[in-house]
This record gives sequence, C-alpha cells and structure tokens, in this order.
Amino acid sequence: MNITIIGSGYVGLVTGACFSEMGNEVYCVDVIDEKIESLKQGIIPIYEPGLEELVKTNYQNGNLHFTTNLKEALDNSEICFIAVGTPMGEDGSADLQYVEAVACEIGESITHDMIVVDKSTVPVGTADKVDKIINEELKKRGEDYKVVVVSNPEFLKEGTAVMDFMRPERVIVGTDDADTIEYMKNLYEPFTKNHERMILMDVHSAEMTKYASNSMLANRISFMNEIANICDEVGADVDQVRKGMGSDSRIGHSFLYPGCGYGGSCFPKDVTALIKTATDHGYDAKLLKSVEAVNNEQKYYLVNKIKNILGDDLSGKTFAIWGLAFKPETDDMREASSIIIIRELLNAGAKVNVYDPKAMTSAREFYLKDMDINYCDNKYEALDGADAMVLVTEWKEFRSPNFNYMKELLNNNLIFDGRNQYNTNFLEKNGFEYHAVGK
Ligand SMILES: NC(=O)c1ccc[n+]([C@@H]2O[C@H](COP(=O)([O-])OP(=O)(O)OC[C@H]3O[C@@H](n4cnc5c(N)ncnc54)[C@H](O)[C@@H]3O)[C@@H](O)[C@H]2O)c1
Ligand SMILES: O=c1ccn([C@@H]2O[C@H](COP(=O)(O)OP(=O)(O)O[C@H]3O[C@H](CO)[C@@H](O)[C@H](O)[C@H]3O)[C@@H](O)[C@H]2O)c(=O)[nH]1
Repeated sequence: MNITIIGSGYVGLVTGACFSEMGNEVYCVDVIDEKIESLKQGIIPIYEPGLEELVKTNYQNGNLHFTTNLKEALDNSEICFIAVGTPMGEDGSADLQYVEAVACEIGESITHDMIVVDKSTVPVGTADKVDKIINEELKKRGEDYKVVVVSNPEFLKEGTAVMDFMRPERVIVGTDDADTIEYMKNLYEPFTKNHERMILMDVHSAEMTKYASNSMLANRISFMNEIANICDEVGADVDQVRKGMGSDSRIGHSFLYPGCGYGGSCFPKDVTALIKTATDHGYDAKLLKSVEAVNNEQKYYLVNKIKNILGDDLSGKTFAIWGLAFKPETDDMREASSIIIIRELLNAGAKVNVYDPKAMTSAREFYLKDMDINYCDNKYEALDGADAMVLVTEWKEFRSPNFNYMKELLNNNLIFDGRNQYNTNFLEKNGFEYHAVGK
C-alpha cells in the first residue's frame, strides 16, 4: 500500500517506519526542512529504542521516503495519516491549528480519492471538521473526490513506541465506510494477525476512546499518589499496599506506581483537554479536575520533603538530580517533573548537579536553558560534593548503583527517591538516610 504520514515526530516517524517495515511504500512528510534532511542521512531527531535501525534499513531499502513536499507524497498515496501535534491551547483545549492547516493542504493538493486518517489525539468532532475543511477546499477547486476521514488514535508509549506499534493491544478504527474498514483491516493485518485486535466503532467514539484511556491511566496514577500521601500520614508503606491492591484481578498491577507526578506530552494535556471539552458541553468534570490537581501538587512532593528535613532555606546545599526525562528510555522532557523540582531547589538557594542518560541536550538547549545548573557527564560526577541525591527518573542504570562509592562522594548519605526504586532496609543498614514516596 502507498501511504503518506504527515508529521514526522514521535508518532509519525514510528508509524511510518513500522508500516514501511511491513513492505508498504511510505512517504513521511514534515514542514521542518532540517528534520527531513537529517532523517535522509539516517540521523533520528529523537531517542526511541529500535527506531534508528528501522528507519535506516527501510530508507536504504527504498520503501521509506522523507520529504517536505506534501503534494508529491499525496500524489503517490491512496491513504494519508495526520500525525501532527495537538498541544495544549491557552484555554486548556487541544490546539487544532496544525491539524486544520494539514486538512487545508490536503484539500488543496489531492488529485484523486483519499482516505484521511486522524492519528493525532483530537477532541470529538475533529474528524467532521477535517472532512469539512477538505471538502471546502475541493469545492473551491471545482473537484469532487471521495474523501473518508477516519479516526485511528495512537496508543504507543514513548520508550517502547516501536514495540507498542508492532504489537498493539488494540487498534481503534472509527468510520462507518465499508470500503475504508476493509482497507484498514488489510493495512493493520500484519500487526494484528491471528488476533481480533481491531475494534471498529463510530468516529466520535473512537476520538473519545483516546481521551478516556489516557484519563483513566492518569486517574490511576493520581489515585496512587493520593494513597501514597495518606500512607505518609498514617505510617503505612504504599509499595506494600500497591502489591496488595494489584493482586486483585479487577485492579491489576499496571500503572499503580506512585511517584513525583506524571509528565510527558500526553497525560497532562489530554486530561486538561477533556475537562475543557466537558466544560464546553456544560458538564463539570470533578473527578478529572482532581486527577489534575493531585498531579500538579505531586510534582512538589520531593521538594516539600527535602524542605521538611533540611529547612526552607537551602543555600549552601547541593543536590544531585538523577534523571531529567519525563520517564526512562526517552529524551523527552515535555512536562517532566524534573523541571519543577530543579526550579524550586534553585529558588530555595540550592546548587544543582544534573545527569540523565539521554535528555542532557534537550535540557541544556531548551527545557532548563535559563537555569544555572551544573551538567555532569555521569551519575557519580553529579554526586561529588553533593548533600543529597534526588532520583527523579527511574533509568535502569540508576537501579543498582555502587552505594559504597556513593557514600564516598556524597557529603551526607541522604537519598530522596521520587520513584521508589530502592529497598529501605538495605539502604538504612548501609548507613543512608532514605526518603521515598509514601513510605
Ligand atoms: N508522543 C506520544 O507518545 C504520542 C502517543 C500517542 C498519541 N500522540 C498524539 O500524536 C500527535 C503527535 O504527537 P507527537 O508527540 O508525535 O508530536 P511531535 O511534536 O513530536 O511531532 C509533530 C510533527 O508534526 C510536524 N508538523 C507540524 N505541522 C505540520 C504540517 N503542516 N505538515 C507536516 N508536518 C507538520 C512538526 O514539525 C513535528 O515534527 C499528538 O496529537 C499527540 O497527542 C502522541
Ligand atoms: O504507574 C505509573 C505509570 C506511569 N507514571 C508516569 O506517567 C507518565 C506517563 O508515562 P507513560 O504512560 O508510560 O508514557 P507516555 O509515553 O506518556 O504514554 C501515555 O501517553 C501516550 C500519548 O497519548 C499514550 O499513547 C500511551 O498509551 C500512554 O501510556 C510518566 O511521567 C510516568 O513516570 C507513573 O507515575 N506511575
């Protein structure tokens, strides 16, 4: 099949690479020239395990193309995927300017019938809007091609994006057009083979499923963070509570890990957007507002704990931050808890050393660029002369560090763990003062 993917970010690039891996002819389009040029040279603008190899191989095989010329790509395709960003707008709603601009370009460019698939996360009613924009543009041109707009939200997670796309737990397809359903079934067949993993539904329900899923996951995290905060007060251990709860099959073990708040490019903006959608329709989404409020406060959890122990004035103290990315296995720092934690430590007069295996460049050049911090080459360098280690992202290389060496490097054997990675008894026996979340 011949496919155009519009937007070559986390979702577009992974989608394009995975479809091309299955033998399809794929055209990845982006408006950023430098991005397209570096992709042609095999330079991947993001860190995502397994992606570089997939992109290089399929580009070299000639079935994955990169271009800024949307019209040319569409001329060669019978289907196109919209995978551009839908960031949080000023009023909390999803900003649809990029999606709408793409819809306009599709209407201006196509020269034959087209299936248009919305893969970006968009509010209910967006497919109708995209359909309207495309048809208005076609009308201006005096053309009358058949355009079917499908909702096919993406559920991949950063850090495991390629695996998630290759082996999806479900593929949601929202359309009532019989030919398009057939086409989508064939397209996804290699990824869902032998399993009934494609769920067909109407387009509005498909759009809503994405927001409902992300909000449910965010809800679980905020719920556990609240339980952790109560554990702190009553003297219980949230990790034991979590294991006890998760063993009930109705609850399950996933996404029950408390910590210093959820971040990333999806949960924060998608929960806010669903609250806004509800409000616009006259419904007060009280539960979702609480999910958001708990998360916003949780990002201050570690700093509050540090201040409770060391005092509000942290001048003269140095903290070693382990982990900057919003989760392990990515260089993405969008809405990362580290940003708030570091800012608050600096505001309290502290010095901050940081280390992350992959996010140092994005931190230095963008997310922490205005902050006066010390970038370190490895996790131990960050500890040298520091008063405490603060674990923010649970990268594998932080799980079993050399604790004896850590004691030599740290001024005080103090650990604040925002992801509950270590064993309290072990650390206390080895002379550390250890503070985790909800213990
Ligand atoms: N990142 C994730 O893990 C993830 C997972 C599932 C769904 N989503 C959703 O997918 C969408 C894309 O997210 P992302 O993280 O890949 O975004 P991103 O910011 O990484 O990538 C978007 C890309 O679209 C390009 N673009 C913008 N306008 C364009 C245009 N007119 N033509 C061609 N390219 C254009 C940008 O230059 C950018 O490279 C969002 O709606 C997001 O909510 C993201
Ligand atoms: O038990 C948990 C699980 C996650 N997190 C945090 O939640 C955030 C998001 O993590 P994760 O969901 O693994 O990463 P994302 O890449 O943001 O993926 C989410 O957002 C994507 C974009 O919409 C969806 O496609 C995915 O299905 C959805 O999991 C991170 O800050 C994690 O630290 C926790 O605090 N506790």
